[in-house]
Amino acid sequence: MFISQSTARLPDRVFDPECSTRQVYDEGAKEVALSVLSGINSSIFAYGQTSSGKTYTMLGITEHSMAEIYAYIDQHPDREFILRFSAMEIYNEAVRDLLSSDTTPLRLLDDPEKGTVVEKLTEETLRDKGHLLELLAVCEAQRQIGETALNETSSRSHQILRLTVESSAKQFLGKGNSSTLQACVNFVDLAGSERASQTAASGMRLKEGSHINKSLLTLGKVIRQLSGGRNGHIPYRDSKLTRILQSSLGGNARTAIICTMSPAHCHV
Ligand SMILES: Nc1ncnc2c1ncn2[C@@H]1O[C@H](COP(=O)(O)OP(=O)(O)OP(=O)(O)O)[C@@H](O)[C@H]1O
Repeated sequence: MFISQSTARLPDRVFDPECSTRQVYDEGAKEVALSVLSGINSSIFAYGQTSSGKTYTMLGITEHSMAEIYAYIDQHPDREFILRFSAMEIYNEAVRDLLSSDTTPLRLLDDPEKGTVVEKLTEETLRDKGHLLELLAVCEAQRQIGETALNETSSRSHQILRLTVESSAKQFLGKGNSSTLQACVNFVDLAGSERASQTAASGMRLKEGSHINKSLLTLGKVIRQLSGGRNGHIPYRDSKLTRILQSSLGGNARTAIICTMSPAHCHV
């Protein structure tokens, strides 16, 4: 497993197959995930071939992050925290709400203050850790339904789990003070990377292949441009994935990319 942290400026790391997800989290994702508590947006991606462990790793990273966010909240009784959770899937450049049984594709709107907004996306205010686990189960069930209908969508779609954390100092609550911090962390399970290269290599014009390509290629371009510190046009608007994640990729946002690698001969 290989981790690249573009904006945190920590060294890249390679983890061998014996490493636990906890170790990957501690050394590669923790700082990025917990920056949400300081009001800094962040994204953690899992990228790699189908069955190389993206979903497994992201689930562990999400659970470790949530446990530490709740531990932080317990240690800071002087602040009031509100946690909101939403989940979406991007398949063939169509965005679907994973907390709703309605499969109608959602539209993206440009809000002058908030940037790109996913219209009508369900956002649940979390009561506690147990509530989050219930919502993760709902997402998984919604993904399974899509999978039955569309055959193997999990390896062909991008999943974004988004946690928004808002906090205010209790002593200033209701006094119009600007001590409120708000940011979100995105846990992103990308479509299988070989889907893009295989479809591109064989010159297939399948809608699905070209859409996965478009999102993954655009993400690659955006990250390369941002991490190279180059000025100029950043093509966020070229895919739904990068439009939705724009505010968590650019500016002072922090990013970690976890590349899961399969030892299978065909992937060498
Ligand atoms: N680090 C690990 N330790 C133990 N089992 C693992 C690990 N990583 C993955 N697995 C197991 O390997 C299988 C494939 O993993 P996973 O579903 O996470 O792959 P994926 O890359 O998300 O695949 P897809 O692209 O199809 O969604 C699963 O059964 C998972 O439980």
